[in-house]
Amino acid sequence: MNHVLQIRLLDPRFGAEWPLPEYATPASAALDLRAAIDAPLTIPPGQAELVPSGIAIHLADPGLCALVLPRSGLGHKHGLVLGNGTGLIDADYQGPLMISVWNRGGEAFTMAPGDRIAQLVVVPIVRVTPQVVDAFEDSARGAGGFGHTGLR
Ligand SMILES: O=c1ccn([C@H]2C[C@H](O)[C@@H](COP(=O)(O)OP(=O)(O)OP(=O)(O)O)O2)c(=O)[nH]1
Ligand SMILES: [Mg+2]
Repeated sequence: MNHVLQIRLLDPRFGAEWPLPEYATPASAALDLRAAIDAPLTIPPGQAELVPSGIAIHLADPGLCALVLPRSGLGHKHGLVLGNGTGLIDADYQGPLMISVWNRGGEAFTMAPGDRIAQLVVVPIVRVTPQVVDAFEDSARGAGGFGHTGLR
């Protein structure tokens, strides 16, 4: 599936010093997000910083949202994940796309301007109409959860 995504470049370095937001490979699921910062930024262990991505997006279609996810290498090797777990970008959001960068690792991490620090994946959404009921029709699982099917 391919959609057009409207992007505003809020940082003039896009298209000059940095490539326009793009997929790293032809079948990549996510666009890499860059740190649109003016100087190197060091995040001490345990700290989080709100880092501008330098872009704004407007998905417009209520059947879509975008998720900000960690990059695997940074998350696994350097403990650089997201302070909000996963960033959710609503289809009607038009403001600057921000990245909450959390250093959950044991050492300070320094990012340079333009570094690719997170990734953005656009996913389909099912919006629901809540309907209050007194009871549910029986299901195979019922209320069982949190490991009730066992380990093996
Ligand atoms: O990592 C993120 C997460 C969110 N947002 C923007 C887009 C999103 O549409 C908006 C609101 O996000 P969310 O609904 O998750 O936050 P909230 O705390 O509920 O804020 P609000 O009251 O504005 O909905 O903030 C970002 O730029 N980066
Ligand atoms: Mg909200």
